[in-house]
Amino acid sequence: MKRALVLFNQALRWHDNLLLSDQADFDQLIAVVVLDPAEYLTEQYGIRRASTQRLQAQLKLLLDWQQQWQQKLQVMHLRIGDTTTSLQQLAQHYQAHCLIAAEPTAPEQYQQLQNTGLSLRLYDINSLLQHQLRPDLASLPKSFSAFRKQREPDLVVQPPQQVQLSGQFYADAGQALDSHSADFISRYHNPTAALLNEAAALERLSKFIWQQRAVVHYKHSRDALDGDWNTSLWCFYLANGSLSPCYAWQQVVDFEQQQMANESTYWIRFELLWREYFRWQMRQHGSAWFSKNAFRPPLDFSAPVPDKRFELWCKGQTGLPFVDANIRMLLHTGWMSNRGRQNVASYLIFELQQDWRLGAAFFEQHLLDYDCASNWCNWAYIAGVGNSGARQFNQIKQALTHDPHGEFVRRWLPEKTTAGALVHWPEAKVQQQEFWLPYLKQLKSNT
Ligand SMILES: Cc1cc2nc3c(=O)[nH]c(=O)nc-3n(C[C@H](O)[C@H](O)[C@H](O)COP(=O)(O)OP(=O)(O)OC[C@H]3O[C@@H](n4cnc5c(N)ncnc54)[C@H](O)[C@@H]3O)c2cc1C
Repeated sequence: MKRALVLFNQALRWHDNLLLSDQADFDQLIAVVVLDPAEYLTEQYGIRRASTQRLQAQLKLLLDWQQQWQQKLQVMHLRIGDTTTSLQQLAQHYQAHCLIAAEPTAPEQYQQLQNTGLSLRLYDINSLLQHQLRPDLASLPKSFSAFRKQREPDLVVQPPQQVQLSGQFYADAGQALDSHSADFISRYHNPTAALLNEAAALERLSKFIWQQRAVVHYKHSRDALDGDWNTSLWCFYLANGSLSPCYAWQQVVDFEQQQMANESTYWIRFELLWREYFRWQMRQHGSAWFSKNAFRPPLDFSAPVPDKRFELWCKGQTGLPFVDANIRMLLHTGWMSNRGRQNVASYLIFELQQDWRLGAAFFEQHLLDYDCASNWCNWAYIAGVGNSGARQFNQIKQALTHDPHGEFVRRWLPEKTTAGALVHWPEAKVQQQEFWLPYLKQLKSNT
């Protein structure tokens, strides 16, 4: 009997998922998902890798996925433990020699699969550029613009695959949950945690494109700091693999063909290309991204040393209201807008003079849409340590542009009661930057 394990991590969906398909060279397939506590409960640079909120959301998602399999009278093994060991144990139990999985971008996850010693069959189901569109890593353009210009002219994204659940899936039901996993679940399962599953993903996608037609104004609303329909919020589902990027892309193209195409419908695909660019950048340079200057030699993996200013930034207590409000929103909701992320990152790196990797680790902890490539490469991009020059933002100018009446700041910092834009005025403890001065003047004259 020839058996293979099929790992569904970051492949928690029934649409466009090649992992569900028949594998001609195997008799039986064993479905499994693993939650590795080391990816959540350990620390990097003294910062826990995941907040309880993120851990609980992931656990809830995996339990929901397991339940969906049960409803189809199928067994999905859920293992809580070291990824490599859990897969090795299961492979030994079923005498399986092959592991089928979604191709990861995070070097750590790739290593975990390799360390199993099983023969790997990886499907890149979470990239737009799959199969024949797969770029050659050695000749990958350095900048996003060059990458986009090279890819866009012939970019016909692979249409989503209609895959039937293979009849080869099998498992001995008694093996579905071990006692260690059961203990962990009873400790961390929170029924009120966010459920970021495929049903929620497809509903959000459909509403954003078809019902609300928010895709039509996306280019003009995407810089908003919050709001229900200003951005897609597909990030959660793309990050955990409950939404296929090819499917999302295709839905936008369908809308363009059936209803209307404008700069906004183009722009959301443009942003999906940013995600794509970072995925391939991460694969090209691997763990070198975690060095102080990213992959620029000499590599330096020594841990960054934070000071008090980092601690205050993490709590949303820097004294700069625009930064603090964005951080408080992240702590509360597990999400921050792209504009907010750019500003708080720039402030931490350039004004507070902290190592960019501390900020990346803090975002990893809190973002419910945490994605290794999108997070670490965006941080490096702002710090100017990857392929790019530094990108410093003027927080007061940005506050005036994106929160002109101070409503966002007052929403997240209820202790700030100053009316209008003057709420953006930095507290006395904040060192005022030369390049803020014209905008501070503007703040005063607005009142
Ligand atoms: C410092 C920093 C850290 C970030 N960390 C993450 C992260 O961990 N996970 C993550 O998914 N995104 C990350 N981003 C990118 C971006 O901020 C989020 O994808 C976006 O805010 C998510 O909201 P949305 O889905 O409504 O985005 P939308 O504006 O609706 O965009 C649609 C999709 O395009 C992709 N996208 C948009 N902007 C970017 C970008 N700059 N880089 C890569 N992909 C993009 C995302 O998949 C997003 O879901 C980060 C950006 C910065 C500046």
